[in-house]
Amino acid sequence: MNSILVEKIKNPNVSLIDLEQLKTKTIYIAIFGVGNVGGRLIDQIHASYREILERRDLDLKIFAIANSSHLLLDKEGCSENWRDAIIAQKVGYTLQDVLTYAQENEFDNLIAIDNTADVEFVLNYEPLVKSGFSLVSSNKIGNTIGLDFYRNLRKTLSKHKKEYLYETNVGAGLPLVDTIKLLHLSGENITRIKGVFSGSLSYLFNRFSEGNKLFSEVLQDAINKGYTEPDAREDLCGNDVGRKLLILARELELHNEFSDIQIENLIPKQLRQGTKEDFLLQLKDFDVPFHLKKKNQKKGHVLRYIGDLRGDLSKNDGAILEVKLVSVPRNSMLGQLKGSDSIFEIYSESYGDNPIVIQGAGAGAEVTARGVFGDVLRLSNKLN
Ligand SMILES: NC(=O)C1=CN([C@@H]2O[C@H](COP(=O)(O)OP(=O)(O)OC[C@H]3O[C@@H](n4cnc5c(N)ncnc54)[C@H](OP(=O)(O)O)[C@@H]3O)[C@@H](O)[C@H]2O)C=CC1
Ligand SMILES: N[C@@H](CC=O)C(=O)O
Repeated sequence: MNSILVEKIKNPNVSLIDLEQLKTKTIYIAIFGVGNVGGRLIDQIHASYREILERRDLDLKIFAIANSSHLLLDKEGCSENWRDAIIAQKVGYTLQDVLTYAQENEFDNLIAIDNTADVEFVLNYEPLVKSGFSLVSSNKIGNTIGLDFYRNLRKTLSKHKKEYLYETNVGAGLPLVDTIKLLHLSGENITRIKGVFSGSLSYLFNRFSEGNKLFSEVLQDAINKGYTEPDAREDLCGNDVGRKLLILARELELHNEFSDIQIENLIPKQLRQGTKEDFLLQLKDFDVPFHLKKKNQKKGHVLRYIGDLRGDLSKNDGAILEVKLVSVPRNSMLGQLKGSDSIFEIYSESYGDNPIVIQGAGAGAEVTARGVFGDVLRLSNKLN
């Protein structure tokens, strides 16, 4: 119960109630990962803080900010100076430090946000939920490791009456996951989802197909713009698009594992091993093979890297998941894509041959952070 109310019940004659404060709901947020997306998210929350407080009576307090080595805690909410403040913290922390801090300060309305790309970090989801946190994630790993993890997490969420939102897992800030979820829940039979799922590879092939720039130059540009995964090989080997396909398949309650996806890996064999740093020094190895792929197309065609979920989607194990490079007419829907736009064509029984099309920026820190922020607000509205 609100502490002011408790005080009022104990001392009914004392006028303690601040009506403004009673109206306000405080949300306690812990943000893990402060790179491109996480950093922008914190800035966006700070920029909108006052307006959200005044117009929606929500007090968004970021009480914890963490990267892989430093943790910043502040029960009043970390300030706009957080970038300097976090590096001034001692190196090394554990998740328990965050859980203990939240517990000792009796925070409720807790949200933990995973803006890492870390495989290990998702192991924190269960302990977070058991300690009262709802989850928001731009990290796709939690939804794309084994089905056992996927199902157990949902059981734990349901047992503890917590939620997990991850709209940015597919299509960055585009309203894709929620649309698919609602169509499916309402009984609409989705028969195929196809398109350019990767914002970074969209940017890469849109620019490479049109201009005279070398593949390696455009790739470096996409990396510099923050469109790629922290390790760009995750995009180029097809894993990132594969994960997005799998996330959508699982929204349709299909029982697929990552190993079911047929993926065309775009990375030349000699660049597949070694460190990320080695890889970044050898981007020129992409130039000849991709020059040939571009040159050997039919006239008026362009390259696009697509994801395709099709088959008998009414059966748990009936789906075909495919990720591949294709050459399409420049004047087709896929061929006309610009910038870092993704495009998703959603085919279903009611919509027949005219799919629902969702298109827009599919990568970038600004739009992704905005999508994560949207999930935070959605959750905040549901919390007490
Ligand atoms: N960029 C985009 O357009 C989109 C990105 N996403 C997803 O957003 C996520 C973040 O991407 P992006 O911001 O570009 O990545 P960055 O590499 O810029 O940032 C990653 C952050 O995660 C931190 N981190 C890594 N491991 C841990 C850990 N175990 N605990 C706490 N923090 C950790 C890193 O800290 P440190 O610096 O100490 O290593 C860094 O602050 C990814 O999962 C990506 O797939 C989703 C949609 C679009
Ligand atoms: N690397 C991803 C970023 C968002 O998920 C992409 O290129 O789409």
